[in-house]
Amino acid sequence: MHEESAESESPKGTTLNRRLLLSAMGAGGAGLALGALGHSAYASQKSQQVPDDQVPFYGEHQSGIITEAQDRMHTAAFDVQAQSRDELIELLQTWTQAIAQMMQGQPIGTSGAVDGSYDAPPEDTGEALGLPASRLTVTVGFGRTLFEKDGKTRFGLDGKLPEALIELPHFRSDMIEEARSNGDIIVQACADDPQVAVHAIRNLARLAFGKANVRWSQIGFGRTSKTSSAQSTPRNLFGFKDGTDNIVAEHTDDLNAHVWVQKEQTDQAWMAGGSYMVIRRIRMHIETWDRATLGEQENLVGRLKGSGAPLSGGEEFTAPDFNMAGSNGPIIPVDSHIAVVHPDAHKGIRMLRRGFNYTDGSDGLGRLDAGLFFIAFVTDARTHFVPIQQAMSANDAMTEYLRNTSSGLYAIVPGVREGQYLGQQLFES
Ligand SMILES: C=CC1=C(C)c2cc3[nH]c(cc4nc(cc5[nH]c(cc1n2)c(C)c5CCC(=O)O)C(CCC(=O)O)=C4C)c(C)c3C=C
Ligand SMILES: [Fe+2]
Repeated sequence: MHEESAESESPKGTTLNRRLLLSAMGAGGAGLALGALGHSAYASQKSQQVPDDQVPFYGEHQSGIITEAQDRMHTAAFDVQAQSRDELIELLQTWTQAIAQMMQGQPIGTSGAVDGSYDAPPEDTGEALGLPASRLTVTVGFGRTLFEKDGKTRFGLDGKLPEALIELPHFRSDMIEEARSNGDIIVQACADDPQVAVHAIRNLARLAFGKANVRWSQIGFGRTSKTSSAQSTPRNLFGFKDGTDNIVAEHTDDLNAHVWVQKEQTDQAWMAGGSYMVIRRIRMHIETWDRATLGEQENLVGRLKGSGAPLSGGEEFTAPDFNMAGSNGPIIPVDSHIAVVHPDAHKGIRMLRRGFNYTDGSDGLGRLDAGLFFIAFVTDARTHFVPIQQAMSANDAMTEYLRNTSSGLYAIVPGVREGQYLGQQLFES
């Protein structure tokens, strides 16, 4: 809860005095390392039950991956201007502190938005005052360019670049805009309230002033996946259910096989417990799509538009039968989206999709700039994304209605324990 008073009610009913908590964090506020920032206050908070509107920050994995997909997203990629390793670490420590506060529904810093000096800019920008934590999650990862740029290693990270953190190749039909692709650091904020997600990115960008700049950012307004069996399947802007056959939080074996990087699987021990995040901003030519008949649309996807059931029959969660004959070849066309990307066509490879619908105004020709901000978390994009995207670009009839406009791959660092900062495993390995 963002409180306008200094008192906030803990879930167990004990009153946390925010002024005491903030003063325990020291005069340097959010800019200091966590070690100096009142661990005991956070330790006691963590041992309390987390309210329904909060997602725990600390853990083996970062939040925002298997967290039940929220409906609102603001993602930003940053390029680091800081020259020294210490400055970069300080930024990550500052961010860690601020993220932990915001995920608890607290304003950032020691004096928040309204409790500081009348003669200084407030530490927190204030637009989330009075709003609940709204299940905010903030997920942080590193792009390849954090490790090396223009042929030079950066921040003393020689030998730390994971083999799997490749530059994604060009795919047929890509029209990638470099200015909204890649970046040194990715920060994804998801929440139930758009203002809470935007507040998180804005305040992290502000804390980064002088050390890192926003390279690009994207707002998403509606989830296009489900990440728990309890969630309903949402719809994408083609009007189809999206996320039916996704990996969900309850699928522990699939998560270990396809999402979480395993110790024995990586050349970089610091990535164990992390994941790789693929981002593709995919513009959808919705005006053209809207002129396709229902039958054409269903043949392009391979599923019924209403129920989401495969064209081979059954209901939404019935497994598709790609061998069932139709009047003219298989009833699920071989060039339909699900026939091309299904795990059966890719040695059983799966991914955890966690994308969002977006609209960014119109393009001046009367067409909406709208689409899918595709996000997938995988153990290795070389095996879990590139071949599937290649197959899609080459064989998927739906791609005629799509244009890939941005692309990025990021190493999502493992989760942190209290007292640690995001990315510490990398800098201390
Ligand atoms: C390279 C990976 C994928 C991209 C890029 C992608 C883009 C994309 N997808 C849809 C719509 C749907 N996708 C669906 C399923 C689905 N998509 C992928 C992969 C990519 N999609 C996978 C692996 C799957 C699961 C396939 C399966 O196991 O059957 C569906 C069906 C419903 C579902 O299972 O989620 C739809 C609809 C769009 C519109 C799009 C680009 C804009
Ligand atoms: Fe898809």
